[in-house]
Amino acid sequence: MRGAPCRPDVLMRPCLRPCARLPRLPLPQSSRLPSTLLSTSSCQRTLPGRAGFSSLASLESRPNDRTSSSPPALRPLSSSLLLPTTNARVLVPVTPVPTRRRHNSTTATSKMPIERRAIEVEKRIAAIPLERYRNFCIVAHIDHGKSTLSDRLLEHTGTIVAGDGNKQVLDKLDVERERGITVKAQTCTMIYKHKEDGLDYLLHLVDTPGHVDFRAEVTRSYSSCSGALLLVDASQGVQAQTVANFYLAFAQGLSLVPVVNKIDMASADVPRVLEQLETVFELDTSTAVKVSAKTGQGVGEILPAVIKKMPAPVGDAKKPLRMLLVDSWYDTFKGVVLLVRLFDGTLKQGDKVYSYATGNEYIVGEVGIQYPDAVPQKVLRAGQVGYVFFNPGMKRIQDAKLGDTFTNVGCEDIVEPCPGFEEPKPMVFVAAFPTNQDDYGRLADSISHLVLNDRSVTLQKDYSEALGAGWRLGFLGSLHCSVFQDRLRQEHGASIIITEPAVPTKIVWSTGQEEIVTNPAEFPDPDDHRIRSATLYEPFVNATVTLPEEYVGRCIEICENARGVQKSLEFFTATQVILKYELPAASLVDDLFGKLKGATKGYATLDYEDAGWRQAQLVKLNLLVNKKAVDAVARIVHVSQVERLGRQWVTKFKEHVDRQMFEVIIQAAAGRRIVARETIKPFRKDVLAKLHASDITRRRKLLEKQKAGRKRLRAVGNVIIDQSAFQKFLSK
Ligand SMILES: Nc1nc2c(ncn2[C@@H]2O[C@H](COP(=O)(O)OP(=O)(O)OP(=O)(O)O)[C@@H](O)[C@H]2O)c(=O)[nH]1
Repeated sequence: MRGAPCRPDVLMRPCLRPCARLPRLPLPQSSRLPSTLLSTSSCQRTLPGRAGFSSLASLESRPNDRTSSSPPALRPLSSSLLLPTTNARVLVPVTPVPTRRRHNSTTATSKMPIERRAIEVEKRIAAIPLERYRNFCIVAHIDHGKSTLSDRLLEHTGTIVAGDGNKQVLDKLDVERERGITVKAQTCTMIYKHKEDGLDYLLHLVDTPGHVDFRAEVTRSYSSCSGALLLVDASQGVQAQTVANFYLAFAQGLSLVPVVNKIDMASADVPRVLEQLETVFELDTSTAVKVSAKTGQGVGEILPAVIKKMPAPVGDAKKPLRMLLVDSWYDTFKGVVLLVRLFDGTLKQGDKVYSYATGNEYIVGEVGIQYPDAVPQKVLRAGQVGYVFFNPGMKRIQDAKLGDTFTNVGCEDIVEPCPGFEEPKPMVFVAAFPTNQDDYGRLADSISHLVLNDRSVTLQKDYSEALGAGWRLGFLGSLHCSVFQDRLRQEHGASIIITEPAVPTKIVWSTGQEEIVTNPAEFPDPDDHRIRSATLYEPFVNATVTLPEEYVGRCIEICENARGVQKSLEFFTATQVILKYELPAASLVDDLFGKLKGATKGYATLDYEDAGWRQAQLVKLNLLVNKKAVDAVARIVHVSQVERLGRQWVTKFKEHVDRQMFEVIIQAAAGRRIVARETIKPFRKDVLAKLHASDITRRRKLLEKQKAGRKRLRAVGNVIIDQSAFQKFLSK
């Protein structure tokens, strides 16, 4: 593994930790990557997320109890792609509304006063030398049990009280609990007394999200880790995201401990999974840990393996501060709270620190650890992961730049800043509008707060004639977009209309100049003579589908229909196939994954990485109401989709538009060509006829009612359309 390719494009921190790890893992000398998964070109190319981004599609929601061996029920997913994000900006200054982070009442010493708890923990931590620190994360395919295992590890170390109440303790957001998925990586400090030597070890555990849309959270987590537990479900075996996560961790030089989970299940097949780990990753599985995160069986063997196989972090507490900003969130009273990893030096209240990204100086107000809730400490030392907030607090979210390095004031010229993180690149773009335009200001504040906690979202102002003032938001995938919407609703009580997700288009003008269009409204009209000589490109992905052999035929058909080009078909076990396709990214937002799941009884898993731009015959599809385009609905689509989508649009829109006093014509137009049409017949009866001329009070009441109602209405092509019609039309 020594010399395995580093991934500076994913997480640029080569100087912090040697890339040579996993010494016990026998890997082929030639490729240094498992031959079963080498792509046609080079191993560097095979690494997932080649351009700092890789993606998967997976479960959008799942039932709370997911113990059954049958494949989970599914919803489609997602996509991703590379785009410049320089023009993204946050629109409004922050007003103090906290992001809602759940506080657990199950912590082991929660009945103890916080000060006593802090002192006790502090005393134990102070006695632990850096050689006895271990920072690690759990990575796995979605639903393989990362959060459940985290619960057991927290219990095992006495960080929380063992009991039935511990259900995904580190999934702190409401949306995570509701959907049963991890969205944010969460760090927790644990103190573990090793049975072998009777000594205390300081462990920092990061529970990472499994879904591809939150891959940026995973890659960021690696910056504070030197190892990872590669968790595999004993009944499902290696899945697409296991593969992707393995390569990400491998590329970061993390020491891997294979863990086979769910061994309590009747359908568990441990030998098969071990064989897969050996053949697919060429991992030495003789030391793999077999556990049931549900029952706790075997969990006691994990931490000794972590201590044995993973190296302690490298750092020097005596050197000046060198601190990396890993995550941040907003607290009403404290301002912006930063999650940091100290590489060198120490940090305590009253210290003056300097930010390399902004040049700002701050005075430390409080430092502490997540244990799993915030526990204040007097000092944080090199190797630790903890939180810090300043006094006076950091108020502007723009000042907390993830990947930023902080040092002591006066040391900025002698300390080498950490290389930081690559900006996540949005792939899916939507327009968002308040359901009620009066809420614009409040919603802008709420969005700013969420963006602080989720830096993968990009934000620009937008305006639609049909829906009013709003924003154009960029996400890493459809699930990411849908989770953001849920968080807005749950944490800020906001209600918004979101347009259909769409991928960007690249236009290369005849002059050679390139332009990337994320807003279809900005795509040139067919009358624009320049577009006729321009070349259009759409984003493509390299997709990897794993599936049981019996469904191969049907899946190939689906991929071909999605304009996919097959790259390879390999058996990675006797019955499991890895199918590789080059696919338009648009097919992913068009529910390709849902179709694959449907065709395989839910067994297919999909992983993909950006494959760059491909020339394509694209056209702008408009929805016209009485000859006037509804700007919020326009999309850039491949010519082969025009008829199907156009028909779908007009039929669906007709269902939601009320009848008017005159005829309403709904059309779908590709450029100048009308591809579908529906007509709504006018009303025939005169509603005014029922009003009694002398009844002034009734007339006034009616007028007031009409006035209030009009607020919700928008005029397009002389047709009055209720806002809820757009909402219904845009919802799937
Ligand atoms: N039978 C059994 N079920 C388990 C075990 N570990 C986890 N589960 C169940 O598997 C489901 C998924 O567990 P999670 O811990 O949420 O999985 P995850 O990997 O954190 O999921 P994401 O973070 O969304 O990727 C839950 O219903 C758990 O109860 C186990 O050892 N045995």
